[in-house]
Amino acid sequence: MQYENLALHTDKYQINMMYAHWKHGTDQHRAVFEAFFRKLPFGNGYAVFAGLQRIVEYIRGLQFDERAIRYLSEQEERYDPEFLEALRSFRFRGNLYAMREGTLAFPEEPLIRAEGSIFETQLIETAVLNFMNFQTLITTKASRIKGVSPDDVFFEFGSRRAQEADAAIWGARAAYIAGFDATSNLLAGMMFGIPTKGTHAHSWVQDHHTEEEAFLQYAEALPNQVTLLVDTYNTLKSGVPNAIKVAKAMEARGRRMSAIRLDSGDLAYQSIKAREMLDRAGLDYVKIVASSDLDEHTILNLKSQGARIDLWGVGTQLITAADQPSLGGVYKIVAKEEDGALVPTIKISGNPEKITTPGLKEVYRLFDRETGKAIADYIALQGEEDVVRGEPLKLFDPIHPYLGKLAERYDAVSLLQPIFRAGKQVYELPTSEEIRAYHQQQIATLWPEYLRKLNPEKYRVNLSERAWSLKREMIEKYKM
Ligand SMILES: Nc1ncnc2c1ncn2[C@@H]1O[C@H](COP(=O)(O)OP(=O)(O)OP(=O)(O)O)[C@@H](O)[C@H]1O
Ligand SMILES: O=P(O)(O)OC[C@H]1O[C@H](OP(=O)(O)OP(=O)(O)O)[C@H](O)[C@@H]1O
Ligand SMILES: O=C(O)c1cccnc1
Repeated sequence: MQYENLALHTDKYQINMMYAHWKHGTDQHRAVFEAFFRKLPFGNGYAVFAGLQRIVEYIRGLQFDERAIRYLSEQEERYDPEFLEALRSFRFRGNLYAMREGTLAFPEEPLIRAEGSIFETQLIETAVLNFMNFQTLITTKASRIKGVSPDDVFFEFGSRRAQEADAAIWGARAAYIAGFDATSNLLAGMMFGIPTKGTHAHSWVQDHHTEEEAFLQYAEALPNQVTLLVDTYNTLKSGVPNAIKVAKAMEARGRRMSAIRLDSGDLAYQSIKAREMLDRAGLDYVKIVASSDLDEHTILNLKSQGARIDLWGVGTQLITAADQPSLGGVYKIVAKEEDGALVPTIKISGNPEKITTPGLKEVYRLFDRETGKAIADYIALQGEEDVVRGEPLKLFDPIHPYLGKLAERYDAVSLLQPIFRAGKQVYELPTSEEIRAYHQQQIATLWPEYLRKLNPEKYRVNLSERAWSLKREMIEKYKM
């Protein structure tokens, strides 16, 4: 069953709340929501915001078609037909602000802000979080993996093990924007302009009388891109010697073999031995690819063992974010309309981490003027001018006030970009290549202590004094 319209890609409770608002005539009241996450995934020092392209495409196409309307009319809620008529003419006419994809993001700061009628801002919650949570998670994982060895080449090989097709395709894009060099998924390659790479499977070797014959036939058919999988029978006794024979035969015809691929066993030992064998045969240009359930830990470990691997094929662990399957991003209302004006709103919780931060906020990244490195992220209420003017700022952590710091010679960059204004797209989506380059620049703005894989330093995200005062006053007001 092929059906592309995503209007019903929402939780039923959104439609129920929209309906109740419509019944009470409050559906056009204004509201502001922010999307953020509370905890960094994988123990990493930063996350990488992604998902915006899909969100933009979703919002642009957001329209209830006949089939969706008919389906809604059959629900046990028995929605009033006039409500369904209102849905028929529904279009997103609000404002949307978001970080650029590839931006480094930290807990508790808004990555997206949606402003508009409660009707439209409520509807988009599910899809926005769905796209943001998955893509940010995989992009973060990929950035973390690439960060282990930024000069090596990384291929994304995860499609076959991904949680279905969308995850494979958008996951391949996530890997690329985070710094991977290519994907094996051709559809992702075509859709997003990502370079594609492919070697061959064990089946190719098994499907021939001998390994040597398999290698020769492959090299003959695809002479420009020969990477031979050498572990089907015995890597060092048969796979590598056969690959060397074929490489020599190719040389005789003026061709060069690209690489061999190791896919099982002790990858450190085998890559060291294979490198020696290749070099001894005068094949120092033949590279070594490794795959086999790799992640940042195994890659780091292999490097520390002196593995001679140049290219890494990473699948399952990346595409499924195996060690943490969800980002846990949330979408919370921060302001609502009361008597014609927008007023801040708060959610109180017994768990202090779950108390929301009220009011419309901007996020600024403060960069040290001398070093160009990021000092902190500063969350201010909309309209606060001191940060925009570059005035000295008292950075303080309300939970640990003794960790105060004065920011003086900084440049403040506002991280939330206008994407839609009054329903009109005002942001031109960058190419995958541009996002990838931008992400590398972002990485260069963090000191190494935030980038390390194990126990990274916590990056400072602070509220302005006004944002903090508003929060404190509202907590007081609702205190039982
Ligand atoms: N030298 C090494 N140090 C640490 N981890 C390694 C080393 N060599 C391989 N590994 C990792 O160990 C795991 C080996 O997995 P496993 O034993 O299940 O399969 P395999 O050797 O690849 O064989 P097969 O795929 O045929 O089952 C993989 O995650 C691989 O990346
Ligand atoms: O291990 P991952 O990180 O998920 O990387 C992708 C894996 O997919 C392939 O194996 P598979 O056994 O599916 O096919 P094959 O017959 O080509 O080895 C490939 O050989 C890798 O081992
Ligand atoms: O091209 C490859 O080597 C490849 C592609 C997908 C999965 N595993 C390996």
